[in-house]
Amino acid sequence: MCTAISYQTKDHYFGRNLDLEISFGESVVVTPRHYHWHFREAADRDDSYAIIGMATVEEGMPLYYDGTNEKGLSMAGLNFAGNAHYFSQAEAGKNGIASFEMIPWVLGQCADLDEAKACIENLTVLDTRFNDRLPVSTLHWLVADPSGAFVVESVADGLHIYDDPVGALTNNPPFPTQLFGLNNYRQLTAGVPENHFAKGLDLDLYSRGMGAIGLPGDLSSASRFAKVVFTKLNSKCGSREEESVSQFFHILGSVEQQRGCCDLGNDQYEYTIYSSCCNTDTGVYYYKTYDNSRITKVDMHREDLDGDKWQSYPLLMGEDIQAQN
Ligand SMILES: C[C@H](CCC(=O)NCCS(=O)(=O)O)[C@H]1CC[C@H]2[C@@H]3CC[C@@H]4C[C@H](O)CC[C@]4(C)[C@H]3C[C@H](O)[C@]12C
Repeated sequence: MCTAISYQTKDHYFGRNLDLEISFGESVVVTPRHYHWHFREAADRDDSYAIIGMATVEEGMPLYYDGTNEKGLSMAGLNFAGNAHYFSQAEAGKNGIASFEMIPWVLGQCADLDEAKACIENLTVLDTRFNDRLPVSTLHWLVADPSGAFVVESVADGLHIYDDPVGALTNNPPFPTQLFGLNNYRQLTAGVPENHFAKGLDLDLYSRGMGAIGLPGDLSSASRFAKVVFTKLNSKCGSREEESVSQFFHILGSVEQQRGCCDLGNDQYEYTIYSSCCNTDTGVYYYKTYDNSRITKVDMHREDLDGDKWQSYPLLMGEDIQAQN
């Protein structure tokens, strides 16, 4: 499972938890403007917006899990098992885009949410495999910029784009059902809950934090959705960069998966492999890994964005503990 969010303080931030039992060898990859993007069915491009994000490089091509372009548009792919449906052929007049091409196709040519919406309305997601080794991932996508967010779901009856007023996405069920689920929690408050239990029964406020009793804490995707939305929308944060990045990771931390709590059998456990937070205004990509709680950053503008070769930074994985005496 995964969780992605979009968050605004002085700047705009976008990132996600990648929760899985194994890693696909991901690294932080900066792809400059003149990298030759080869698309299977759609036209290749040598002139695109530069992209920074987390990707696996396969046969020389970055396959992005999440990314942000130099204009501040961001996109993340999250698992959508059992619901995602891709097609063998593009609809008449539309571009056929494989699921692994979605992020570069959109981020490479769109500067903001409106352009991204128009671009995505004009494509069909194809079920093309990247190669014989990699499965077709069943994904849905969160797309965001400072003005808002939307969700893209390709299902059996075609492509759907849903405005996302809460700026968050997890996995199943489909997005409209996730959003509807929030109705169940309308009584929750970050403040002091009132006693409505029954007339004449005096119930005690014996602890702080009782306003959110009933907010789910389990790791299912519907529960993580409610938890992260509550956390994000009640979150208070100063405007400094360090505070914003720290707060962003704390919001993602509300739905992180500790190894052992989601048992997949055969000694496999789903856990939060990495958490990312990209300042989409400055193009700085911050990340933490499960075993390295120190925040590491990669700045896209420290690379030659007019080049044609991607640059990859292997994740720093070891715990880095500061000795104080
Ligand atoms: C698994 C991840 C979603 C995390 C998640 O939700 N995990 C819970 C599983 S579960 O829901 O609990 O069962 C997703 C998110 C992005 C994906 C990559 C996208 C590029 C590329 C596409 C190719 O076609 C296949 C290989 C490829 C490297 C993909 C591998 C994998 O699919 C990635 C990492």
